[in-house]
Amino acid sequence: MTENKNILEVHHLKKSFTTGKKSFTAVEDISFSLKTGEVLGIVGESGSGKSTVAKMITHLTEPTAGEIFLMEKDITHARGKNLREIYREMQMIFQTPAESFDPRCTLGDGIGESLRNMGISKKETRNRVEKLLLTCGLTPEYADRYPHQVSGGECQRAAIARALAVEPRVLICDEATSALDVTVQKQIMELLQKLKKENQLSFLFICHDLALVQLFCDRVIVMHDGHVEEEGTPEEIIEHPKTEYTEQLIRSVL
Ligand SMILES: Nc1ncnc2c1ncn2[C@@H]1O[C@H](COP(=O)(O)OP(=O)(O)OP(=O)(O)O)[C@@H](O)[C@H]1O
Repeated sequence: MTENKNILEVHHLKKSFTTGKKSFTAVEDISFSLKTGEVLGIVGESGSGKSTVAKMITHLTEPTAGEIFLMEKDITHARGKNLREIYREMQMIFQTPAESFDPRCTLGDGIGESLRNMGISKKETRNRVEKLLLTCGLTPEYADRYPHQVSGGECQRAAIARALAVEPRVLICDEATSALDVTVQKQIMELLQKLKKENQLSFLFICHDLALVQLFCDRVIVMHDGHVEEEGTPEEIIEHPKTEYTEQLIRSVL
């Protein structure tokens, strides 16, 4: 695949939620593309619809309208076997890493789950789990620990190892470092940067921290009330915001 090809595209995504008799549109009309090897940031104030976009792309919530293309294939309504194939190409890292693991299973079981499901032997799965742990800065003995026996930062490293197990092309990070303290946040960002370089991964990076966005992202989308307010490089967005909303957003966090 060439560098500049779009690996992920969303066209006119919309999501309305109905609670009781009321309907609320969280995402009005979002279109963007993610290129191979690119880090695309999504910023915006709380409630602007960032997580809802991530959940639609990863099929955790169904879009009300619009289309999602992964490697030029329309995956909007993928189900069953097709969905499992999509999860081999695209993985998600959440804000609270413990959510990625079953509290009754070891981290090793969680990291190796998709490998076992792919028919890989127990022994080979264990080997790969240990390698993934090392890649993510944890020793192999972490495979035998339960989620409650590790720190938040260690659990997030294990969650990254779990996401990497299937060798995905796209990682969707939804506030993946927000719950961690600054030092651990820095370590996780360094890990993500290393993985990006070594594995040609593409990232959708949802984050409210503009300093991290500036450091890590090639391009940024600013979301406001369910639509794209503006799009540009981190420098363009931070140094020369085009709209008053973006200007205020930057002023409020810098
Ligand atoms: N399942 C749901 N049912 C009803 N409303 C929802 C649901 N999920 C999200 N919303 C609403 O949709 C809007 C967008 O939520 P979303 O989580 O996408 O925002 P966000 O930009 O990710 O916010 P934050 O930065 O605080 O995580 C919010 O007003 C939220 O209350």
